[in-house]
Amino acid sequence: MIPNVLTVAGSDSGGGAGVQADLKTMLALGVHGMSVLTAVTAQNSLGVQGAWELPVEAVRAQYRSVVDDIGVQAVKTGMLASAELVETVAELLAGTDAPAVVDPVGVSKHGDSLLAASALDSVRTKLLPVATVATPNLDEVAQLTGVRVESEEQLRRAAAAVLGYGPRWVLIKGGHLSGDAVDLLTDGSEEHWLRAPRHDNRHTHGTGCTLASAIASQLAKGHSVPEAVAAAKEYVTGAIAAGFALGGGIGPVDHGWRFRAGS
Ligand SMILES: Nc1ncnc2c1ncn2[C@@H]1O[C@H](COP(=O)(O)OP(=O)(O)OP(=O)(O)O)[C@@H](O)[C@H]1O
Ligand SMILES: Cc1ncc(CO)c(N)n1
Repeated sequence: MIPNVLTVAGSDSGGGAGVQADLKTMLALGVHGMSVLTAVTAQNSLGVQGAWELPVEAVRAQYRSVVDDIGVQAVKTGMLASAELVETVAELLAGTDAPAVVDPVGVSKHGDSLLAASALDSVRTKLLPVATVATPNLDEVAQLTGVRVESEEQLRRAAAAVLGYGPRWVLIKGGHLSGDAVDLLTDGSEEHWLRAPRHDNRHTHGTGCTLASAIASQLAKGHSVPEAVAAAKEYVTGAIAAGFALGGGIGPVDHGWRFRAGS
């Protein structure tokens, strides 16, 4: 049986991030990808030119259509845009018996906001508590907890602050530091450091969405959280190494790098 994985996220018209990145990652990792669209963005390699949220009823209806008939073995969330949508999705996740990977998307790589400032409190108090794994980057950690990370040693303090909101596990992504790309996965008792060489490639659009979807795909296949995150890190590292130019700005990671490498 092919496991079913659901992404609840926004559309990136450029195809490098958002729902498009999620579905490509799911195909590459051998699961059946499904989507609940929360917002539509007009977006390309240069930035986000426009964003439109979907009505709460449209999000709720898509979710029910997928979960009630088809069923899901894991869910991943990305851009949720508003407090109302964050709270709706948190409530839907709480009623679903499947692991949830929450990527608390705040701003795009170009600095365009994908989440209203008024939604931060709902992310802290409603969404993080229902996450099996939360995957904030360092800007999102600062926004959500006030903790600023400038070195690897400070990742522990960031992880503790995020765990304080109730996710079972947190993966703090240190991708924005210099040196190796180091992430810290912890549930408060176990610690797993994930280290990969930094690829000097500016075409990194979609890294966060890709990593979170890869984790959800591996969880759906029955792996433990540490195993799922380790496999997902390997997949995203390869995708970053193979990131390619597209348009006039930051190109996407290559979701198909393993097919192209023939492995
Ligand atoms: N240049 C790089 N080389 C190798 N790994 C990287 C590089 N940049 C980021 N990573 C890794 O990619 C993963 C995603 O981290 P990142 O911090 O880029 O997420 P993000 O900021 O949420 O992404 P996005 O901009 O798509 O929202 C992490 O495992 C991080 O360590
Ligand atoms: C729709 C969408 N979701 C997430 C990201 C992550 O940066 C993005 N750029 N666009």
